[in-house]
Parts: sequence; C-alpha cells; structure tokens
Amino acid sequence: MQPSCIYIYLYFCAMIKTTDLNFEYPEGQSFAFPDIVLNSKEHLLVLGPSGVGKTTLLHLLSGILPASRGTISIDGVEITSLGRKALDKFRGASIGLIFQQYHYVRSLNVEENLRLRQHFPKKLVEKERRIAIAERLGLADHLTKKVAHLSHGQQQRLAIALGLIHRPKVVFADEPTSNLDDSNCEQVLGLLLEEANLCGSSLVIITHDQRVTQHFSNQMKL
Ligand SMILES: Nc1ncnc2c1ncn2[C@@H]1O[C@H](COP(=O)(O)OP(=O)(O)OP(=O)(O)O)[C@@H](O)[C@H]1O
Repeated sequence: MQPSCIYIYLYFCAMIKTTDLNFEYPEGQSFAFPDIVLNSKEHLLVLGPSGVGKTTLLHLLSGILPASRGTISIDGVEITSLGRKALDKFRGASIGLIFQQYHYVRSLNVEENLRLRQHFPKKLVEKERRIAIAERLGLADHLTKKVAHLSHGQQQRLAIALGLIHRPKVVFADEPTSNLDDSNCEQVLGLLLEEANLCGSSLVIITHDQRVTQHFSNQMKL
C-alpha cells in the first residue's frame, strides 16, 4: 500500500478522531485543540502547563462537556452528534474514566463498588473479573473494606479498577499520578498500562507530571 493510502486507512479506522475541536466556557476562556488521531490499542500522553485546557479536553473527549465546534469520533461513533441518553449509554459501555476526584461510593466496600460499575453498562456481572482485577491491582485482600478506609495509593488503584473493569475501548485518565511519591507513581502507571494492554484499550492520559513522559512515545503538547 502507498504511504498516503496507509494514512487514509488509519485515519478512517482510528479509535479516537477529533476534527477542529473548539470549546468556550460561558463568559470564560475559549480553546482550539489540535486534531487527534489515535488507533486502536495505541496510547497518548497529553502534556501541558496548568490552565492550558487539559481537563477541558478530556471532558470533551468523554462527552461530559459539549463541543462548541468540531467533531469527536470514538470507535466509529460520532459522539458529538449523539443525544444525552445515547451518549450516556455509549460512555457507560465503551469509555473508562479515571478522574482526579474519585468516582466511587465511599460508604460501600471495594467489591460493591466494582459490582456497581459492572452493572452500569448492563454487561454480564462477572465475579471472576472482579476478583482477577482486584488481584492484579493489589486489592484482593481489601474487597470487603469500605472505600473510606483505604489508603491513598489503594484508592488510586481502585480508581484504575473502576475505569477498566468493563473492558472499555478507550480509557481517559486525568492526572492519575498526582500526589503520588516516585515509587507509587511508577507502580500506578505500570498497572494502568498493563491493565489497558490486557483489555486492548486505547489509553489517553493528561498530566503535567514529567515523570510520566518516559513511558509514552506518543505525546501531544497543549
Ligand atoms: N466551569 C468553568 N467555567 C469557566 N472557566 C473554567 C471552567 N472550568 C475550567 N475553566 C477555566 O479553563 C481553563 C482551563 O482549565 P482546565 O481545568 O481544563 O486546565 P488544565 O490544563 O487541566 O489545568 P490543571 O493542570 O491545573 O488541572 C482554566 O483557566 C480554568 O479556570
């Protein structure tokens, strides 16, 4: 195949593809983001200083914020033209989110949180999946512990488990290593990459943490 044909083929088969993506906060800052083309199972690191719009970009990619202009396509679905219900359904089944603010129920234990997340996309509830992911992420001995009683590192690992338990096509992670010391940073990053590779998910990480850069060859600066 000619190089130009390969490029066109990859463009149309991309797992994530954005075109001319713009966003404007009401009476606030406006952003024009560079186009993204990311293939299935590929990972991308988005770097940039504080306030440049990294979290805004992640919220757009996951459909939490509506784009002011431009298109976002994920796994062939143009999410920018989906209605609210269809978008929620698509996000629940195909996207994994690992955000700075943890998204779990603090009054439930670790296994109950994992079960809740498995229910959301109405997929088969697989107990083996919960046990396996908990084992790989060092949470197997903590399944019956209330989330509020976990350490910071354990909560970070639970966030990874919740982001990946339903084997999403893409995973978006916002500063997954913030506030972690060097050894926890290495461990969390290693586990995140390992789990994403096992699931065959494309991983997009946004961060200003320079320790992360050596792990990603595919990088974009905002
Ligand atoms: N809801 C909002 N309304 C108005 N402006 C906002 C809103 N949320 C964020 N902003 C502004 O948009 C800009 C980009 O914010 P964003 O959180 O995307 O940056 P960031 O690059 O992720 O920063 P950090 O690395 O500090 O998390 C900031 O100046 C912020 O104040």
